[in-house]
Amino acid sequence: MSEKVKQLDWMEGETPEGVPAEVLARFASMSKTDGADGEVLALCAQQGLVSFETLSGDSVGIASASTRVRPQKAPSQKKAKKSKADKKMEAEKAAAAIESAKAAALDSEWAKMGLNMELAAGVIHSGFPSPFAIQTRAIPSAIEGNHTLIEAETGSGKTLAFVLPVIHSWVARRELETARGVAQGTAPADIEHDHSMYALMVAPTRELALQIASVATSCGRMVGCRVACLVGGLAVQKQTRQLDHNPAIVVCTPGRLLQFLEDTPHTHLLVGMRTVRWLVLDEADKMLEKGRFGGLVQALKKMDEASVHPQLIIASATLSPPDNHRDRSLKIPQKGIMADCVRAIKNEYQGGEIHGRPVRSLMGSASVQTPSALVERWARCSSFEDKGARALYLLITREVKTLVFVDSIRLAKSFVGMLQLLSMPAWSVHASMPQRQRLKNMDRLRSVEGCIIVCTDVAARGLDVPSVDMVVHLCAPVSPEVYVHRAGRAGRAGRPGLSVALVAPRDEGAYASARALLGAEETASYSGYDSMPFRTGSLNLMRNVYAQATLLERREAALRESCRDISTNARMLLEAGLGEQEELTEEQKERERDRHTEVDIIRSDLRKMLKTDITARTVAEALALKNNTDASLDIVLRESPRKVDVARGAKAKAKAKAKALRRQRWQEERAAEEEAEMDAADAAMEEGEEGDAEVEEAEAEPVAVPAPKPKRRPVPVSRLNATALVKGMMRKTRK
Ligand SMILES: Nc1ncnc2c1ncn2[C@@H]1O[C@H](COP(=O)(O)OP(=O)(O)OP(=O)(O)O)[C@@H](O)[C@H]1O
Repeated sequence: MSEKVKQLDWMEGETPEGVPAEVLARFASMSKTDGADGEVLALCAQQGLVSFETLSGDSVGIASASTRVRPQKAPSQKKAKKSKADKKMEAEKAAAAIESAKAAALDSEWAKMGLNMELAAGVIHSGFPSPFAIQTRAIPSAIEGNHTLIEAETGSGKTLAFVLPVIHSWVARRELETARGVAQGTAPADIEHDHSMYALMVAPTRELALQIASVATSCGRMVGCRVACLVGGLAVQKQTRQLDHNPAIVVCTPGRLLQFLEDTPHTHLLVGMRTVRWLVLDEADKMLEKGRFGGLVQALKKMDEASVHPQLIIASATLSPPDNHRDRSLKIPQKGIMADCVRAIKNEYQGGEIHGRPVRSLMGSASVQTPSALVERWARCSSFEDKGARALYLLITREVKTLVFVDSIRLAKSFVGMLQLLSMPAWSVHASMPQRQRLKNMDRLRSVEGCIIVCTDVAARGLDVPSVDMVVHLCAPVSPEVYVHRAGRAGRAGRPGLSVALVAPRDEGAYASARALLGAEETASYSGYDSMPFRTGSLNLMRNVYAQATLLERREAALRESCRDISTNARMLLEAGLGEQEELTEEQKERERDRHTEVDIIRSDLRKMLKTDITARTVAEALALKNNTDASLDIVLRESPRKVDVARGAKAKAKAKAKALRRQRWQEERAAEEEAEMDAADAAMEEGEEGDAEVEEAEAEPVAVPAPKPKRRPVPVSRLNATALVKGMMRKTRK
């Protein structure tokens, strides 16, 4: 049984939660021998139907289905197994959907622009009925054989604009091979096809690469185009197996590409590098920045060495115009593909050619654009605290999916900690977290209502979650391009969205360049930085809440840190055989007690503040959105403030439970000890005078002759919970 069939069995038999019948049926209708079992998982993940977490190593993996983690099934929600008749009906439905997609393709815009008919059917079947504007312009250009530069606003559909011409061209080559074979009298089944790597697509971030791979997999399924995705943070072995299946398209991040080229010399990839026909650089302006992506440089060198001249597609929302900043970051290397790409971005090939292929630029005119459906607002703030309070105001007054951009991992952690203290559904995404956690949190953004993701700029480019309504720039972007990409996470594919930049005095320079890039006019009297309305009453409330919540978050973090320190010290002492010295000094105990008391006081203050002041009604009234005359703003500023509370959180609850349990155990132990002492005393009394004397003596001078401590059984260090020990000691001292 092939890996694919195993996967199929699993999916049909157990029906992973959240995966609709048509997806399963579509999978069932696919060839059982093409070995592309991971594709449906990628599709499901891309559509937010199945958690990335369930996809163990690689979400678009092809092989090793049997090693994948099975989706967690809550016992209560266990679904009944489908009957054969149900399965048959679903398969028929899926087949009918494919037929109707094929019928629709005949007369579709996709077919009119010259796209292969079967591919067009696959695209329609994947949920793209007709092309977006940039796709209408870019796809025919690339199909004609031009190197194509695609610049269009964020969320305008650039991914399909570069994926489809590549698949179309691959299908055309295969058809040509078939025609040649038939002409030579070979039976169609015996015709040898070229299985070398056909296209390399490189993207700067892992999530973006996974996304591109997912779109390519979904659209190319009907024509049998295989896709592999090589990204960091996920298992190399699985990705190696993907390569073993001879994918036509390899999507990767530069880091993992370099790892494959250097550490795991993989013949397929190395050979592919020498024969590849298409090279796609998504977010090219970032990818080509000098000194940024070594993997890409190495890969391009390999192509240069083999004198390969692939057709180029260079895409980004911010390719033009070249300004001082761009000139500094985009240095032209002496020669090779890298030099060609940079020159193309710098508009040096207007109307010219690269290795005999015309260059077609679809770059914007004078300025970069943000999506027309995106409402951009700016708010002048006096300090970072003011920014924090306004961010909180925005988050509390609108229960919408939001991305909050910050400039450091530390800030991401602390801000998200503060939001979690207020019981908000907030998580972070940054470079120092494990990849699986990153994907899990992105998954939450797709599935959790009103989810807030506090992120660094790793999430600024390319990430496509159409249901994101609001972007808050808590920290200023490092470059004008970053502002455009951040803001573009909302207002995608024509949906309304809101971007709010919080501008402290030191950020004004950064935002002025962003506005210049967008072609916004600045005058002495108007800088546009007060365009976001905030009600003073509510804002003042938020300032207090923010100050208190931030303080609480800091104190709790310090407490956690000190507990960790103490437990480490205790463990070290115990491991060194100095177990008896584990006691804290009086000074330490005092400090710990103070810290606990302080946290309790802040927490109760905050709770009171939230109870008395921030009720849903207060906020809604304060905003008075009904009177808002800005209709476009009204769409995203829903009158649905969040309910905030001081969270106890799951951890706190678990701790309290553990504490109660320890207390109960301790009481039981004490009772047992007392009982044992009483028994001993009774036994002594029965034995006679000696026993009485001992008891009397002990009662008369308790200080001089302390009762012997019951001997503790030594605990093996490996099983020792130092934190619990120290906490136990602290508790005793407090009493
Ligand atoms: N022809 C189409 N019909 C319907 N939806 C489409 C079409 N093309 C793209 N989309 C949808 O539009 C959204 C944005 O597409 P995509 O991610 O390709 O944008 P982008 O231009 O690459 O954005 P960014 O610059 O942020 O990377 C996606 O959700 C995608 O599914």
